[in-house]
Amino acid sequence: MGVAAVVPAAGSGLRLGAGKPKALVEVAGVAMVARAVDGLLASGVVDEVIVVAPPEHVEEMAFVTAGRVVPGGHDRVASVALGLAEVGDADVVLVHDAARCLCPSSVVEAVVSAVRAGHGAVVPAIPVADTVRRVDPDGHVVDLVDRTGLLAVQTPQGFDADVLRRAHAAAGDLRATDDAGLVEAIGGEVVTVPGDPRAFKITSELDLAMAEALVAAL
Ligand SMILES: Nc1ccn([C@@H]2O[C@H](COP(=O)(O)OP(=O)(O)OP(=O)(O)O)[C@@H](O)[C@H]2O)c(=O)n1
Ligand SMILES: C[C@](O)(CO)[C@H](O)COP(=O)(O)O
Repeated sequence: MGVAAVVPAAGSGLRLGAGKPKALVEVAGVAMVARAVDGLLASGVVDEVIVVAPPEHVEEMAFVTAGRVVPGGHDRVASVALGLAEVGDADVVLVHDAARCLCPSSVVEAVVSAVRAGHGAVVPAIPVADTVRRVDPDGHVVDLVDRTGLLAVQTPQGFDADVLRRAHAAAGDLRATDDAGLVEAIGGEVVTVPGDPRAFKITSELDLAMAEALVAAL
């Protein structure tokens, strides 16, 4: 019983282009993966953290984080599955991107509370701020997407452990962009709780600069 968190950190960070795995890139002197793990533990509602690292960087990640570190796979779904296989008897499992390393505790707590309230799959989400248009491959506008009811989904995503295991077992070749997508694919219900802008995903150099500024401002 308890809450386990799987932290996928095995990506290469091509878009950031730092010359090393993104999760090892420092934000104000602390590696993203360490910030992500510390944030989960600081919430007080997470008992165990399993970090999924690029296979050739397992030792380095184990050196910088408080979590147990295991080797990852060729994409995010594979990495989460490898982390999930290491989860013991926790009845709630969170999956949290190392790249969302400034996520506040309030979001972690809200996700765990919603799973504990009986929801099998819970995602934090925030309103979409921009107007959204669908375009064709040439960039010509096809239509205006009605923004009503559109939310941008973040992590940590929280799951009843059995639901997440069933979703991953059924995934096969399905490459959903998040774990809730795998739950939807098996017909599971996914609910949202309010996310937080600070849980943004560090993808580009500008995101990294914004993360540094945010840490300095806090
Ligand atoms: N094989 C992979 C690919 C991604 N991830 C993780 O999934 C999260 C979200 O992925 P993303 O932000 O896209 O990271 P990268 O794949 O590293 O970035 P890029 O696409 O720019 O290479 C990250 O914490 C990343 O480390 C993972 O664990 N295993
Ligand atoms: C899981 C995720 O962060 C939720 O928004 C997102 O889907 C990851 O996408 P990426 O393309 O693998 O970065």
